[in-house]
Amino acid sequence: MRISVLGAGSWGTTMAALLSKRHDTLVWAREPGLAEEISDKHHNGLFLPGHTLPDTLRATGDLVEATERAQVLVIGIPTHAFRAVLDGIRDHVPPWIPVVSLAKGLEQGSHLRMTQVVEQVLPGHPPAALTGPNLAKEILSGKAAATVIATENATVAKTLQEILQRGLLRVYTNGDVAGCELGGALKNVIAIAAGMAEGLAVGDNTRAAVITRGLAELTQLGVAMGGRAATFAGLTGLGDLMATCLSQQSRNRHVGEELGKGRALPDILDEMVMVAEGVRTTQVAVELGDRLGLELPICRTIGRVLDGEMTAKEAYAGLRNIPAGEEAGPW
Ligand SMILES: NC(=O)C1=CN([C@@H]2O[C@H](COP(=O)(O)OP(=O)(O)OC[C@H]3O[C@@H](n4cnc5c(N)ncnc54)[C@H](O)[C@@H]3O)[C@@H](O)[C@H]2O)C=CC1
Ligand SMILES: O=C(CO)COP(=O)(O)O
Repeated sequence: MRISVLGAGSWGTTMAALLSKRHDTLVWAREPGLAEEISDKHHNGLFLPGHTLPDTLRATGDLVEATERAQVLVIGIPTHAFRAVLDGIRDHVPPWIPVVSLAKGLEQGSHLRMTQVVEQVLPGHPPAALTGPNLAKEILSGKAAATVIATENATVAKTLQEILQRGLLRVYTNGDVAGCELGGALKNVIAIAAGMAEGLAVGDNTRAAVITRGLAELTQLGVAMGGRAATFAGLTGLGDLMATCLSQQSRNRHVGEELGKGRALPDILDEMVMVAEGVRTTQVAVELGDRLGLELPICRTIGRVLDGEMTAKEAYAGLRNIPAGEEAGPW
């Protein structure tokens, strides 16, 4: 099987490395010199310093070359650039091949999920999302993980499951594409909140409360947008929420932790090479809450901190003032 992965960031490179052990895999790297570094030196010093990549993985700096050869196209581009990259390849994608999104976020402005962007830009190509508790560096280090391939067509799901499955990567299928993508996108907002708890040293009880009420909030919004409630209790919801909120490796949690220490968002983002999708997704979540008439207290509070309207300390003090009510979640 010829697989092309567009985007040689930490997750695109990791998936490409895994796939290259069983399939003829080519990864597209945008950064000058990175394709040569991956192909010849088996390193990606920019996004995965200290990790050795398999000799089987090849990279190119030519986007069209990577696209035209593919039998499966995997998109490892963050949401802010996802549509632009698809626009650039639309005339070169071989007919009918599946297009798998690795991205976790929602498009600003349109509020669309990435498989919906695929449907718009590349109609006729079965869209799928690979999502779950999958911190790239752990997977690249050979640690076991479970993930989900979400796509509506059961035959495509089975085929992609077979292609992606490896000994240490357990791939489940799920037909609730909206639920799976929304869980992956919205957990990043809650991870910023959980990171703030760490930075503020408010304690593990508070952190657990915010993560749990965060799950209720993302489930409420996700169900209002067409996801199934049960999906948010699975790998792509609760599972990914746990991985992202608890791991020192999470970029979103890192942003929250630094905000909790009192640092300014532009300074935090300036020193990061990698993307923290939750920063943009928070704004989309708040806009969706307005449109759907949902309270979403955690998302809105995080939005105010990111906008500089309040400090993380004020945010946590404010969350205490929200009336507690009955616990029953939206499920
Ligand atoms: N790193 C991880 O552990 C995981 C990441 N994800 C998701 O995968 C997506 C990609 O994340 P990472 O690989 O971690 O990001 P990264 O920050 O490591 O790499 C970003 C990639 O996107 C490319 N890119 C950035 N701006 C671009 C533009 N304007 N035009 C074209 N390409 C551009 C970069 O060249 C690079 O290849 C995100 O949506 C992230 O939430 C999902 C699961 C795990
Ligand atoms: O999605 C992820 C783990 O499943 C990666 O999270 P971060 O983008 O916060 O690093």
